Amino acid sequence: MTRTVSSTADQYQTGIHVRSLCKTFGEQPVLNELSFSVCAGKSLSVIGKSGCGKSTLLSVLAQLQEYQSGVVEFVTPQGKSFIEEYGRMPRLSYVLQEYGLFPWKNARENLMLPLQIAKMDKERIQEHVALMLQELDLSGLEKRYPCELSGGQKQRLALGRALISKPEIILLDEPLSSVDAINRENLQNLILSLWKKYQFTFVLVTHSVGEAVYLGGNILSLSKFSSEDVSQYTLYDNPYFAEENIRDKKEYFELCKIIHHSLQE
Ligand SMILES: Nc1ncnc2c1ncn2[C@@H]1O[C@H](COP(=O)(O)OP(=O)(O)OP(=O)(O)O)[C@@H](O)[C@H]1O
Repeated sequence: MTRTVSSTADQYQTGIHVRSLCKTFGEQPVLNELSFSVCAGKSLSVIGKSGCGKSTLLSVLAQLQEYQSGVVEFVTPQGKSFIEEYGRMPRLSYVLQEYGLFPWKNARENLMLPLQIAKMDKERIQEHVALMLQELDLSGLEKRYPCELSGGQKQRLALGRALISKPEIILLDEPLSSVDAINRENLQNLILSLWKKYQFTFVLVTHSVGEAVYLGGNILSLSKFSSEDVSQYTLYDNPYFAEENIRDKKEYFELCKIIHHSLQE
């Protein structure tokens, strides 16, 4: 039997606009004159060498870090300020590299937490949690603590916890880095199927060019800030987003090669 649980009534889509963003830690510039947009309901992959500022960018988008100059704004599909239009910040979830699960709470309790914080009534919480466990293929494991779950199961749980409050934006910081190749492919497909269902806007940090191309509507290739007068990033349109069975297409291979090349510079 397929059960449906309606999304919260005040859920809307939002895009992200970043213009001339500059962020330093003390004297050290990390992000310099970054400009890009993610349209409402679309995705962006961020790729780049270790230390170039990918996680810093996510934490700026999540409003967890201050920045020195530039603009970060959330916009409705009609191009209006989300905050002015709806009188609130977009709901945003952030999935950290190391899952960010609470070790003292079991799978069910980890999933319940965002809904308890949102003061949802108990019956609806049970419904949402049951549905999410089913979608994550974790039914039967709800009483297990994170240390009793495999890497892939923990990652699915972390994704579910990020999604259960129906955020408008999800920020994913290398969410699949610690799982094996088969689990990784399954999780990539899980992200896409949840995205198709819930239509959130997402930004994904990854070290894998193939993953960046599979999961990013656009791709931002970031390099370390250098004092020479060169741009720190390149943006690519990606016609191969969410396309399966393209790995032997010449054009796909060319795009991957170009991105690889940009990472070496
Ligand atoms: N809180 C902080 N205080 C000072 N410097 C920081 C802080 N956080 C990050 N940095 C520095 O900013 C730079 C960018 O770090 P960041 O974590 O964003 O890189 P990254 O691209 O995500 O790296 P990785 O791929 O290894 O996770 C690094 O040089 C890092 O040392």
